[in-house]
Amino acid sequence: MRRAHAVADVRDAEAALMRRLPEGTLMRRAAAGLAATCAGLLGRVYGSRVVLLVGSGDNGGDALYAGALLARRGAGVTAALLAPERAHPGGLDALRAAGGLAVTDLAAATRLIDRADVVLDGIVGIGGKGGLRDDAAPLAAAADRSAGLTVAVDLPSGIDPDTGEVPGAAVRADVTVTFGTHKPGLLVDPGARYAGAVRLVPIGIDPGPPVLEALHHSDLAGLLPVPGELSDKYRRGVVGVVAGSARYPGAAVLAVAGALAGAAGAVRYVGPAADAVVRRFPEVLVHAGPPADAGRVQAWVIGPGIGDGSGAREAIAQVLGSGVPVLVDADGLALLRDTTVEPSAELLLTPHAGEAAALLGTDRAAVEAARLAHVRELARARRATVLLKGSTTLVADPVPAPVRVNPTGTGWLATAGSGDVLSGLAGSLLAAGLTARDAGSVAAYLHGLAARRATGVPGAPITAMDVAAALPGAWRDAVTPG
Ligand SMILES: NC(=O)C1=CN([C@@H]2O[C@H](COP(=O)(O)OP(=O)(O)OC[C@H]3O[C@@H](n4cnc5c(N)ncnc54)[C@H](O)[C@@H]3O)[C@@H](O)[C@H]2O)[C@@H](O)CC1
Ligand SMILES: [K+]
Repeated sequence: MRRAHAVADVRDAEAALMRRLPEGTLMRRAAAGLAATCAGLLGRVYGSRVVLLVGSGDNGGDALYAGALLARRGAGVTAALLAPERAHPGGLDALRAAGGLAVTDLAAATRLIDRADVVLDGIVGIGGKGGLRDDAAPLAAAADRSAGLTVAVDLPSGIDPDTGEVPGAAVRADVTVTFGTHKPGLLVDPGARYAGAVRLVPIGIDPGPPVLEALHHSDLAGLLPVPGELSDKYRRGVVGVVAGSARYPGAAVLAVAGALAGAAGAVRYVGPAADAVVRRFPEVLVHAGPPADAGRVQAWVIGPGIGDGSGAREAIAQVLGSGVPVLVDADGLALLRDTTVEPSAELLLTPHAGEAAALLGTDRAAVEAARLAHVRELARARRATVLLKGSTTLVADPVPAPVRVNPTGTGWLATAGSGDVLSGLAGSLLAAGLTARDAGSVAAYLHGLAARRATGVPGAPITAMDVAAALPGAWRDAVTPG
């Protein structure tokens, strides 16, 4: 599991450790890790051209000390000082002693950036608030244009460390070297898109419980159910799928395809698209509805393609009151706004940003810009686990717990019907007994992995059915040790 911690907890942990260590130890550890990463990226340090963008805080100090280490190995290192009178004095001395230069003329610095092999962004780190200031923005733009690599120190300057919000200009890094632990902004979009490949340099801090966590391959085996010797289809769980309509049978077929690839022992389809479902999947139990008459299930999935007719309204009221966990997606989310039925068991909502915005009474752009805040708010407001779809899918619980962020997404997943496959899959995991939080995050992980398998390298368009078809392979991948 990759974990990210709140800035306040990082600062407390750093302060606690610094009291026990000689002054400057942590910054030296950070700078050593940073310099080692740069050296690896440069290949040959001797004769390389390195530009440091240095702000007024310790983030700039890290860049200066790392620059000094590179200068000692023969790199030509120039520091562009954004706040010359406040640049880290020890770092500046170290750089100069190692033969590095410092400039304060930012136009000259921009020309150096154009020819640099590596640009180190030490403008701001966890002390940053708001977007990049006006004087720093042209340097960030120059680094973006430069053919050299941009390495962010701790995090790309301009992204909010705690939320991943990007309120203005920001540095676009190829690589981010972060210290002690991940910062939430590195894992959540839009910030995550600015971070490039993230490398963690341990500095010995213990910041306590995380606010964000990302499943890793090695976590999946422990979360995915394995049928025991005594399992039969009912013990493995039956998932009921209320999806599609006579007019839109496709959503039913896709949600069922996702559910069949999950862990449930059987899939029960309920709705008017039974013919299309059975033609494609003869193994599915079908019922015209309503859900209350369809037989026992251990979890319901409701929503994809069901529209907003009276049948759909009756169905959502019935499943919410059924006493088993319910996943609500797509059209079901719109119906949720009007229903007065209190859910009688765990509830998992799977909106995209637009659907989340409608439930919260805000607009899509606001949700996209502050995904972490909105997923938490929706989970609290609806007292439900919420899976907010997107390039960094988030899963938040209504109770205080680390938000899960999915690391396996790919842009190719933005294809019609892929959400229906995801809801079927997650519902199937709910029926198999996973909590809403685990079902949502494991489903997002496998779904992303399946899309990556289907799209291949370097990638090509895929359909939602391709994703569903790749799910068994993704599952096998995920539980294969090593
Ligand atoms: N505290 C520690 O023990 C360690 C800190 N380290 C480094 O120190 C950093 C934190 O240092 P600081 O607390 O000094 O804070 P930063 O260096 O992140 O930034 C604070 C300074 O930036 C200015 N600033 C804030 N927002 C800005 C913006 N949008 N544009 C331009 N300037 C802005 C502030 O006026 C302040 O002077 C970490 O990110 C990390 O790189 C590492 O050396 C590891 C150890
Ligand atoms: K930075």
